[in-house]
Amino acid sequence: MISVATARELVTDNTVCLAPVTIPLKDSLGKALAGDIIAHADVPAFAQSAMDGYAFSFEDWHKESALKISGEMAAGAGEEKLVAKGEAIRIFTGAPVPSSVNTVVMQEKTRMVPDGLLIEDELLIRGANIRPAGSEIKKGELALKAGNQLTPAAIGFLAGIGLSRVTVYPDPAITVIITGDELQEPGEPLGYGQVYESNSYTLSAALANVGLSDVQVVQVKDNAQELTSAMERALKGSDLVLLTGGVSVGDYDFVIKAAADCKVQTVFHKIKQRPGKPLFFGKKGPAIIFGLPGNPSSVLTCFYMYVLPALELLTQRPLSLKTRQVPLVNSYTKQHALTHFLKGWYDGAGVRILDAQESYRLSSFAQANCLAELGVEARLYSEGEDVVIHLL
Ligand SMILES: Nc1nc2c(c(=O)[nH]1)N[C@H]1C(S)=C(S)[C@@H](COP(=O)(O)OP(=O)(O)OC[C@H]3O[C@@H](n4cnc5c(N)ncnc54)[C@H](O)[C@@H]3O)O[C@H]1N2
Ligand code: MOO
Repeated sequence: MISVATARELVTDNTVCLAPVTIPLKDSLGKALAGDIIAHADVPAFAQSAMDGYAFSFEDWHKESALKISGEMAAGAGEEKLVAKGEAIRIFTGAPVPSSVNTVVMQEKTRMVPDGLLIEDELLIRGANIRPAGSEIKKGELALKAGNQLTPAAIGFLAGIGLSRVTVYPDPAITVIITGDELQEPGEPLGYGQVYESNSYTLSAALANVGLSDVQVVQVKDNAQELTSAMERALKGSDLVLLTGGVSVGDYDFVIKAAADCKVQTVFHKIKQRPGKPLFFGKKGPAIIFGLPGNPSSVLTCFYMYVLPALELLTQRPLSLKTRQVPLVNSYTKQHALTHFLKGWYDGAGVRILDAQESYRLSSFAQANCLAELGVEARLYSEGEDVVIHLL
């Protein structure tokens, strides 16, 4: 069995980013840019009025004398107007500022008199209320760096500099294979020995939570042949395959055998941890595959601790849980020489280890806001002692 640290390293060393794709900008939310974006033109493309008001040449303005209004420029005006000496032009926000003027005054700071426009703005300076051409970004400048995640602001910014398509790391195609003869759909009556199938719900929700929806869920019986064909199909059509159950040593646990039959290269099987001790990780060609131990709490813990970091590498998005070192609010006796990931409640000061830590239960996970990581050593972890928590 390997340590948690080694397992983390092996996931990192064996996962590479997906091949970039060029997609419509409007479909790019949340994705990471696969290359630098360079502005191909000045933005704004012309000197632009920032206010509704009047444009004039600052040098021609004499405080006591009125300026004659000679025309108007609205946003979208397709033609430049010449403004003569001693004249002002009516102008609106977003309109191009003719090159014969250099200052805009807000209309609230002006007054109409019989011979024209009086400007009453003591603080007005040359160039006021004009957005110079290229003041957002100049042609040839770096707009966004490779790796930048496309937020609503980033998408708006790129549209504003004229882009309609971007090259990004795509969403991975994911197949979830649920194994187990005992599983029944929620909502249906339970027969003897049956349990409700919950792992596909947990995983679909955990994936949706990080914006991933290209997910196929397949359910197979505890049957070696059926599992092998499902795995083979999944490996062909997916970047990431997640299995739940069947990864331990029972007579009906076929994941390891199916992986071997599919010529999956085993990277590791079994980690010194609880929950999720029998976790399997392998790869075949560009696809990676996790065999998540079937217990519901093992599934979700392994998802957070190993699958999310793998997804981070595949997509180049910051998906891994954030960690923090905080003191324990209650003491905890750890009896096994395994790293423990314990459901906890972090109140901003310390972490309380919750009850119901068994891997078949999700009740405490459903209320937890973090997983506390307790080192491999079996001992009493005392109140006040610092531990690492992973924030959910
Ligand atoms: N002799 C040993 N037995 C077990 C060991 C061991 O080291 N030696 N390890 C135990 C540990 S730890 C774990 S974790 C489990 C992992 O077993 P599997 O991955 O083979 O999972 P299953 O046996 O198929 O299922 C375990 C448990 O989870 C329930 N389950 C499975 N799938 C679902 C689902 N989709 N939704 C809800 N519940 C599910 C299943 O009914 C079982 O109760 O092995 C231990 N055994
Ligand atoms: O390693 Mo298991 O997930 O504790 O029941």
